[in-house]
This record gives sequence, C-alpha cells and structure tokens, in this order.
Amino acid sequence: MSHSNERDDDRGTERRTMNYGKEKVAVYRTYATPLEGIRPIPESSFEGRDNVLFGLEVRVQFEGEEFLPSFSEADNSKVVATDSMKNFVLHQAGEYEGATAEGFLHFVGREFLDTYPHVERVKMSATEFPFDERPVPGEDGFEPSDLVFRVSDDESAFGEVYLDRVDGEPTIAEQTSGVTDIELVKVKGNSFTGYIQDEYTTLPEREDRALYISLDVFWEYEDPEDALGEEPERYVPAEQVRDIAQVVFDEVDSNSIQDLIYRIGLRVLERYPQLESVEFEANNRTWIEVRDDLEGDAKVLREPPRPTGYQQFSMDRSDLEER
Ligand SMILES: O=c1[nH]c(=O)c2[nH]c(=O)[nH]c2[nH]1
Repeated sequence: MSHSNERDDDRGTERRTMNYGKEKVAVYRTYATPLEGIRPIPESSFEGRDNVLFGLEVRVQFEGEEFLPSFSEADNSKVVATDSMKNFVLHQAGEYEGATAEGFLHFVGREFLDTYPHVERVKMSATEFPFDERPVPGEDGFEPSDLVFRVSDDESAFGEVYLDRVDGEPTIAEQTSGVTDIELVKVKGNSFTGYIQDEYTTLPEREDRALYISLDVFWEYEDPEDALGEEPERYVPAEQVRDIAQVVFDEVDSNSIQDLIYRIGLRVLERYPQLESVEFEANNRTWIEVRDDLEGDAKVLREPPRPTGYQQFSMDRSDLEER
C-alpha cells in the first residue's frame, strides 16, 4: 500500500513527481499530554493513554515548484536541508501540547508551512514505536509501573497528514490513520471451502483450520480535523480498532480472510459514524497441519512455505447501508 510514499498526484496529472524530505526520524517524548475522554466501545477496554512515553518514527515530505532549480540547475538556494527537517521535528516534539500522533503531525506540518513560505505542500506521516506498561507489585496487587516500559514489537499506530495551502491557510488535503502489523492466530473456527476446483487445485478444502493473519487497517474521517484528537470523543484510537479486529475474529466463524476483514470493516464503520472509510491489507500466514490424528481438536502445525497470499479491501458507509 502506498500510504507512506507516492500517492501525491491524484489531483492533477500534469504535475510531475517532485518532492524530497527526511524519513525514519525517531523522536521520543516523555510526559506528553495524556489522551483522555475517549469514547468507550464494547470491544475494547481502551479509554486513553498516559503518554508518559511516546515514540514516533516520522517521515517528512516537502513539495513545491520552487524546488525545481535544486533538481534541474543544482541551485540549493531554496533547499531546506533534510538534516534541518529532522532538527525541526525533534524541536517541535517539545512544543506540541496535544495527545495524538496525528495531532503532532498536523502541528509540525503547519509549523513547516508557516516557517518556509515557498513550501507549497507538506506530507507528514509516522509510525508509533509501541511501549507497554509493565506490571509491578503495588498496594492492591499488580499495577502498571509509572516508570518502566517494555519495548514492544507489537502492532503500531500509523498517521498521515497532507497539508496544502488554501487561500494561504494550511489546510488538510488528505488524512489517514491506521494500525499496522496486527498479528493474530485463531486456533479453530475458520473454514476455507467452496473455491474453484480445477486442474490447478491442490489445496484441500478445510472445514476448520488454524488461521494466522497479519493485518494493517487504515481509516479516513469524514472531517479530517477529527483525527487530531482535540475532541477526544470523536478520535478513533488505534488500540480500539486493534481490539475490534480481535473481537470480531473471536466471534465470527469465517470462511476466508476476505470474509473476516469485511466483518471487521463493518464493525469499525458501525462503531465510528465519524469515519468515511476503512481499508485493509491482510496477509495469510496460516500454518500447515502436520498431524491431526491427536485427541480432540489437537493438531501439530508447521510454518507455511513461501509464497504468501494477501487481500486488500476498502469499504465505506455504503457497505454498511447495504446490509
Ligand atoms: O482466506 C483465504 N482466502 C484465500 O483466497 C485463500 N487462498 C488460499 O490458498 N488460501 C486462502 N485463504
């Protein structure tokens, strides 16, 4: 999927591709503003985060006609060094007073446009570095440490804000939020049957299989301002969407990953009327059965060989209305 890179030019085919920037800018902020006032949903216990430790890998992209001479005439007089972009992002992490990744990206993007008038558009995106609170013994049993976090390789939140100038004012042209690298295994209650049987088919139909998926989910708000988190009850936290995915997986006896992601999408659109659309990229990492001669549902499984299957699917409110 192209959320980080080259989705720029869908608003004018005559414009050439021309941008530059800095990526993989790792920035950490301690004691950022807590995210509070999130609307609870039945699928999740998530109602906010302390933001004691907040980490992002940020990508900055500058666009504007005035950068042409830097490419075509070796004239750097309008070039903001990408090293300076990195310093700018790090500095602004101390100035941002909000509580969300999207809000931070919007804040920094606006500051870039205010500081450098020849920059026409800026695209800011980021993937969160996830950290987990660690339980430590407290007065009433275990409670989350205020100080110690585990560096996690779990799923992470994603955000992107593309700012344009409209009548001179920085304006959100596009905005996407998401959660990436969710990995879930369901040990039974998944089938895959009814697909085309022809001379190329070797895969046996499965009334039940252990299903292992990795999943990226992206969403867009009807009003992109809702992504910033300034009205927390209208903000969609990545943690809740992740939790919807796992709850629907638990509840639904799916006949394919295609079926499963459609059901997850319906639930996300149902829970968040402020969203216009939701989009998926799934990968099938299902293990192969080695033994099913054991008692009950027990099986022995092994890693699948390459190649791997994938599914991409986008949905909007019309999918919900058709139900
Ligand atoms: O959920 C699945 N969808 C497919 O399209 C497919 N194709 C396949 O070989 N296994 C699977 N599983």
